[in-house]
Amino acid sequence: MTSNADKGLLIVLSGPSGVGKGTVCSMLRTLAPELVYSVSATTRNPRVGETDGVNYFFKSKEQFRSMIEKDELLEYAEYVGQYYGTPRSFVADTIRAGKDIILEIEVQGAMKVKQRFPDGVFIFLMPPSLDELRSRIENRGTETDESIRNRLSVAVDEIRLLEHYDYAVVNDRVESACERIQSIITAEHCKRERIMPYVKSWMEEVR
Ligand SMILES: Nc1nc2c(ncn2[C@@H]2O[C@H](COP(=O)(O)OP(=O)(O)O)[C@@H](O)[C@H]2O)c(=O)[nH]1
Ligand SMILES: Nc1ncnc2c1ncn2[C@@H]1O[C@H](COP(=O)(O)OP(=O)(O)O)[C@@H](O)[C@H]1O
Repeated sequence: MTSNADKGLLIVLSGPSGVGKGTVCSMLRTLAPELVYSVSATTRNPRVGETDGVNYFFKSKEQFRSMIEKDELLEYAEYVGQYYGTPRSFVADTIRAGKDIILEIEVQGAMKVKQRFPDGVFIFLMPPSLDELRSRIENRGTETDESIRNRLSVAVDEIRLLEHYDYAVVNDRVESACERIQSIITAEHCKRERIMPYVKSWMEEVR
C-alpha cells in the first residue's frame, strides 16, 4: 500500500518575470540532480537558445486548444497574451514514482494547482527590489520594450499573491536562493516522515 509519504513532492515555483526562476532552476539541476522539472506547453515564440521539448513544448494556438479540450493539462493560464500550461500525465507519473517535481509556473496557474494539490509546496521567488527586477529583465535582452512594460506591470499583481504561498525566497545571490530552496525541500520531506507507515506501527506497539 502506498501513502502520501511514498509520493514525491509537487513543488511550485513562481515569481515575476526576470526574477531569476530559470537561472535558479538551472543551478538547481546541478546542485540537486534528483529533482525533476515539468516542461510546459506554450503558444509564445521560442527565444534564441530555447529548444522545443526542453525549455517548452512550443505549440500553435490550435494545438494548445486541442490539449485543453482533451484535458491533457493539469492547469493553464494566459500570461501577457500567450497561453502556458502544464502537461498533466508527466506530473502525475513523476510523483507516483516517488520523485520530486518542480513546476515553474505563474500565479494564476499556481493557485489552480493549489486547489487540486493542497499538499503541494508553494514557493515564491522574490527580487531584492523592483529596480533590480527591472534591470534584470532589461539586461536579459530577450524582450521588446512593450513586453518589458507588460511583464513589470503584471509583476506587481503577482507579488500581491505572495501571501498564498508557503515560502518566499529572495533571489539576491543565485547560490543562496538555491540553498534556501533545497532547505525547504529537506524540511518538507521531514514533515511528511511523521506520517510514514512505520512511524504509525511504532505508535501502535507503544500503545
Ligand atoms: N500557469 C502556467 N504558467 C507557466 C507555465 N510555464 C511557464 N509559466 C509562466 O509563464 C510566465 C512567462 O514565462 P516566459 O515566457 O518563459 O517568461 P519569463 O518568466 O520572462 O522567463 C512565467 O511566470 C512562467 O513561470 C505553465 O505551464 N503554466
Ligand atoms: N541572483 C541574481 N543576481 C543577478 N542577476 C540574476 C540573478 N538571477 C538571475 N539573474 C539574471 O536576471 C535575468 C533574468 O533571469 P531569468 O532566470 O531569465 O528570470 P525568469 O526565468 O524569472 O524570467 C538573467 O539575465 C539572469 O542572468
